[in-house]
Amino acid sequence: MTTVSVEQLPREIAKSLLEIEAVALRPNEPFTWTSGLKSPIYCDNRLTMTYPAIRDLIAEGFAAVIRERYPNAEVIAGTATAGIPHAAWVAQKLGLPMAYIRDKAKGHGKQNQIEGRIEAGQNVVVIEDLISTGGSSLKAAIAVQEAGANVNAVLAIFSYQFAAASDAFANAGIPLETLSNYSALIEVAAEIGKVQSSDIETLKSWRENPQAFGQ
Ligand SMILES: O=P(O)(O)OC[C@H]1O[C@H](OP(=O)(O)OP(=O)(O)O)[C@H](O)[C@@H]1O
Ligand SMILES: O=C(O)c1cc(=O)[nH]c(=O)[nH]1
Repeated sequence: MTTVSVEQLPREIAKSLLEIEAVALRPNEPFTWTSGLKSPIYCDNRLTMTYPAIRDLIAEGFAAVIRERYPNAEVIAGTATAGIPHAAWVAQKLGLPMAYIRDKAKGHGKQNQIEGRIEAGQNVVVIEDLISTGGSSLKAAIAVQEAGANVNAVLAIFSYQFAAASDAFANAGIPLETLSNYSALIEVAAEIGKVQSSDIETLKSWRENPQAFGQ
């Protein structure tokens, strides 16, 4: 088991993401995000699955937040697809039931959007890998509410810290917490020299006005 200091996690996880090259930069050939936004950066948290020590650090971080702030959680639900493995590891650590939430209901079989069992009235913590606009995880959380359950919080590994995402969660009345974030990533990247200083400047100015990127 990994011992975690929750205060240190933003930097520790950011460092891990940089070390395993989960963070890719392509200022000249922008990535298209799920929201349609174009971006010079892509953070592939799926790669954390490959590294037992890193995925355990993440799972311990989530478990610590849940034990401390959401001790009445009864189900851990992952967002499809990248949130699913992390939800499974956290649920295992906490000895809680696990479920996952598809981005939409299946078109065949039982036509479920939620797989696994979430009962009306249960307290659910939703686990996501990454928050950009927050659209995917908010949609998943609302699906859980529509099933009659309470969403205690959405927890994610990483956030780009866009005001639009925090506003959307605040408007929905759903707490959003993340283990690491863009500020920590940029800080650590500059310190350990993993990203060139010219790229750090690009990343800072992109973050000021992402909509204008590449135009
Ligand atoms: O905050 P948002 O703007 O919604 O963006 C973040 C979402 O985008 C990615 O998922 P993707 O759609 O690539 O699917 P995947 O999880 O199946 O890889 C990521 O895993 C988040 O779920
Ligand atoms: O918004 C997205 O689609 C997105 C951004 C990112 O950095 N990483 C990712 O997996 N998805």
